[in-house]
Amino acid sequence: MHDLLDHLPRHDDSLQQRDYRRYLAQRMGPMIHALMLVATLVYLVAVVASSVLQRPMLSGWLRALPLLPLALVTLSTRQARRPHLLSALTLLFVVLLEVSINLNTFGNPHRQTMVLPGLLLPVVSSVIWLGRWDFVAGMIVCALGPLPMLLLGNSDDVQVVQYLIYMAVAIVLAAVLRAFMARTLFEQFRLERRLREQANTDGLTGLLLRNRFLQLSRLALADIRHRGLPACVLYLDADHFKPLNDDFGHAAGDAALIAMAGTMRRQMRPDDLIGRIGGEEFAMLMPGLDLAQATQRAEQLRLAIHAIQRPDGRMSVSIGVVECRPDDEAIETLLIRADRAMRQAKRAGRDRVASTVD
Ligand SMILES: Nc1nc2c(ncn2[C@@H]2O[C@H](COP(=O)(O)OP(=O)(O)OP(=O)(O)O)[C@@H](O)[C@H]2O)c(=O)[nH]1
Repeated sequence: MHDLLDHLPRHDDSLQQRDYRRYLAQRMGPMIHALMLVATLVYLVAVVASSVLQRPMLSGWLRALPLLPLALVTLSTRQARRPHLLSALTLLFVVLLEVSINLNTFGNPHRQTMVLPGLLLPVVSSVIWLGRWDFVAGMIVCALGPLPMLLLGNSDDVQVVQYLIYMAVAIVLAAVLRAFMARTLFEQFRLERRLREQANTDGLTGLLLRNRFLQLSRLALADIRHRGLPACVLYLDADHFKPLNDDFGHAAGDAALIAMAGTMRRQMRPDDLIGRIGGEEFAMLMPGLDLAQATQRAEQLRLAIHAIQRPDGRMSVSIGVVECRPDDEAIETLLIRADRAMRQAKRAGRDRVASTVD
């Protein structure tokens, strides 16, 4: 058991936890909706069957009343993808279901036999709880659900003790099932994430690949415009890189690229995006900075890269900086302008920053 707990999702990384809950909600949402649909239909059949077979004390209409909220929650769950909303709707559904079962068995002399669904619910529902808090809340609701039938019925002490034992066993089983499910799903989540990262990042430098950079930049630019912030794009190209490869081999060139990427990563702010656009060409999207601020940061970056030692001397880079236009300028156009500014820096003698305002 200790080994199992060691592999359960750790909650020290809140970002990872949030992503994991969102991942779970996406995968479990359709199943939770389907289970609610089945439970609502089963309740409908139970209402009809008990009306025909048992002549209960409460009228059929009154016992059918919970079908409306049950159906409404089921419908809302179909649209819900946010983890907290999904958990809240699931809890609400279980509460409604427990109330409905109690209502349906009211006045039935054999109502204690209807305790069974309440005993099975914890085990059956163990897989649908996304987090710990909703699992614990769900188990409490499941455990308390059948109590009214027992306490208001003609159950004796032995039956109540039996119920307590059954319920305790059912909840322990549910906890074990959920722990194993959580471990399997978390491993799958991590594996999928790793594969996605591998598909999106450059194997040599660990920076974003061109397409992923463009994709994330589009989203970032939409957000920047929505918030009315400035943004700049930097285009970086290592200087005299061919002689390094030709004279010292590709391994030396690779090492210089890795060092350059490391420096860029250390210089970046949390909201910046860096991509490897081509062989020794990189791009940076800097949200929130105007041209003057971005040019200053580009200069700092150039100096930091200058500190990298190549076998043939210091590393140098030419950088082009452009500011995003207030219209809906696409990232592709920004890159073309930044590339043009970078070429200007090359023509002016390399190892410098060039910015354009056009
Ligand atoms: N080692 C290594 N070299 C690469 C990689 N990708 C591209 N290159 C090399 O980078 C060099 C790019 O050279 P150019 O941009 O044409 O010229 P340059 O010598 O950098 O000259 P300027 O850019 O004008 O200063 C070529 O020799 C490519 O083979 C890579 O992943 N690893």
